[in-house]
Amino acid sequence: MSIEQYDLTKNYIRPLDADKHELAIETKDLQVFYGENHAFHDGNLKFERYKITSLIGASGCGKSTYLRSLNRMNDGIGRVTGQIMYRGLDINTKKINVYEVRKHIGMVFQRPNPFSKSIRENIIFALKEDGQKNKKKLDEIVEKSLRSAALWDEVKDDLDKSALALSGGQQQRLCIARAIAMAPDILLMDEPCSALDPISTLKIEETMIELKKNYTIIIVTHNMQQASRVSDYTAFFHLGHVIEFDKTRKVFTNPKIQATDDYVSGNFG
Ligand SMILES: Nc1ncnc2c1ncn2[C@@H]1O[C@H](COP(=O)(O)OP(=O)(O)OP(=O)(O)O)[C@@H](O)[C@H]1O
Repeated sequence: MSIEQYDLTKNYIRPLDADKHELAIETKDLQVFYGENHAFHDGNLKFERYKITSLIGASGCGKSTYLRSLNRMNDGIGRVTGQIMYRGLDINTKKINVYEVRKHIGMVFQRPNPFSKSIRENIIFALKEDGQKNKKKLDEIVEKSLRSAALWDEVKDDLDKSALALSGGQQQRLCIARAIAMAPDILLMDEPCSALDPISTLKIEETMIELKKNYTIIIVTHNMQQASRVSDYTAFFHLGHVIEFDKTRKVFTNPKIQATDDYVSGNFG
């Protein structure tokens, strides 16, 4: 089997022998500044392929800041220094095509944000902008993406209906499908269930567990049960630092740092 290596500076694809042990993404000395505010200090983190990693910690400790840096969503908002290594390239450099980065490292936001278009158009809009015109291919992508996001069975007869008519949980799964349609290999999720009821939340969690067969997922969550249910690894953020990063079971049952223990067991604040 081979995976494809994309040269994000140019947009052409060159094949690479698959190496399952290759990291999905790694940050080295990543720091983020918003003006004078040094919001994130020391991001030396490694994310394994096909795993789910939760970023947890109290409000304002830098989780979203870190997450958004990974696909350059902080460009123009904050100053990000250090390296973001993705498929052998440092993608935190000026020569990198940010649009290409975001195709490979997709994002799902806190609130479902479908476009005011049909379900089908939500999935194919960016692909068409990207030059994909083949209707058969687009139809295939619509079905495949919706199936991957566990939404196909619920919407297959309503693809031309407005996405805004879907429930919040369905809208969020549509946003996941929209991200998947671009064929990323990493999905960043910033509190994707915070606006959803418990049943929709469980559905998204089941979807994530299915998705990790093919994608690497990094999720910010305030929901400790969610982090322990879905993630393989957990990073604990504290005052702009990552002070513990380990297997989820270890972080939740036997953390090394007292502040982590206090946070995961609810003894803080
Ligand atoms: N767009 C921005 N402009 C200026 N400062 C920002 C911006 N976004 C975040 N910050 C600041 O960066 C710090 C980290 O915020 P961030 O949103 O990353 O934390 P968080 O851990 O994700 O919080 P929460 O859990 O509440 O979402 C805070 O001091 C915040 O005020």
